Amino acid sequence: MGPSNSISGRVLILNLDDAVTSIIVDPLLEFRTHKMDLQWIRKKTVEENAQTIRGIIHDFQITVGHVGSCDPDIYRSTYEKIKNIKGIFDDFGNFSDEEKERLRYHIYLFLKMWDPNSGYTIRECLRYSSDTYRGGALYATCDFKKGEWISELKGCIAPLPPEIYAELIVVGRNDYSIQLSSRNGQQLWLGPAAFLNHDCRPNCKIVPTGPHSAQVLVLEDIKANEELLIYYGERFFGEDNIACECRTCESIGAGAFSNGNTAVRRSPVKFNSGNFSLRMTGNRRRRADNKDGRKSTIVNEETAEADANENIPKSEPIDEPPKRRKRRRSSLAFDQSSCPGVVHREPEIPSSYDLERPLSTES
Ligand SMILES: C[S@@+](CC[C@H](N)C(=O)[O-])C[C@H]1O[C@@H](n2cnc3c(N)ncnc32)[C@H](O)[C@@H]1O
Repeated sequence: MGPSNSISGRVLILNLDDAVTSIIVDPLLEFRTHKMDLQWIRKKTVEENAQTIRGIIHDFQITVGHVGSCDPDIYRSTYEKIKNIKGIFDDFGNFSDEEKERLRYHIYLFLKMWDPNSGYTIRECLRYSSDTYRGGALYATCDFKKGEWISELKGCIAPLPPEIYAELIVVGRNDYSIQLSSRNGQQLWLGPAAFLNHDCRPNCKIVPTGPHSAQVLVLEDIKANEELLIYYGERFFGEDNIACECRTCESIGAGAFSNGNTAVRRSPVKFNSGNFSLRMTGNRRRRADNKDGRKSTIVNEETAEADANENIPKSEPIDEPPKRRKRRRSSLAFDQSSCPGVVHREPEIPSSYDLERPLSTES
């Protein structure tokens, strides 16, 4: 499969996800979220059109909110409005038609973050000193029951062969979403689900739906406004997750909060006040990580689904239960009847976009 009729892993990693988060996420959060390409600067066009983009997405929220479902026509017209911003897709001038379809689909995936019917949204997260950029976190916008799928929240999996790893990955800077699977080697998890943070007592888990796509399953009842949290694995934050800064660890004095653990900061770091600025690197905690410095989850299962399940503790991950989180009332709380956790309408997925089809790793 050549680059002419397939998108390369490198393009997906460097262009697609970074560009779409720049266009669809950053203007609304008003800071620069994680990027794989460390050279990535917000393209001037996005910068100049941030207000226009915010207007388009606010209109999208209102319209789709009135309709009460993830209406495909509204996704399409919103995509067209964004596409019509002069120069916004200049980076993709050389894309084949199929790659352009993938771009469109990727934009749809991220628009769901702002769709009041999708069941989740993104907010700024200042909790983790290990974020080398200003972080995001995903929150439920309606109640979910244990066993339900948050089907509008999707992840994309790109293979990360050693040559691309060596070329692109800088440990501690852009390795935020790398998983190691015994079956599939290094993988990069992108898409909206790459904003899910880790908790040693997770309320969700990611389940691959194919070799290159994943969905989110609810592990315990979730109320609107609660953060959606998954379990990355036993060693993502060093041996025994010693550098984990999750609320569960905080509540029981484990991970970064264990006695005598001086390797990490105990409180969220302060950011530069300006929009779109990077976190000061001096604030980064030292990594308590495995030998080669890579954060990885080593799994042994045979199937892709098992790869994801392996990331979930088989028994309770922590003996002592976490303190109960206070549940705040959500200003965005929806009736369960209008909650997309129950009824979903998929926005139109381009026919040529086959999530199951392997992505080429050629550049
Ligand atoms: C897949 S990203 C999750 C979203 C992240 N907040 C962001 O905006 O990119 C994983 C990164 O989030 C941060 N993170 C998530 N959960 C954490 C935890 N429990 N303790 C420390 N850092 C965490 C770390 O920087 C980690 O590399």
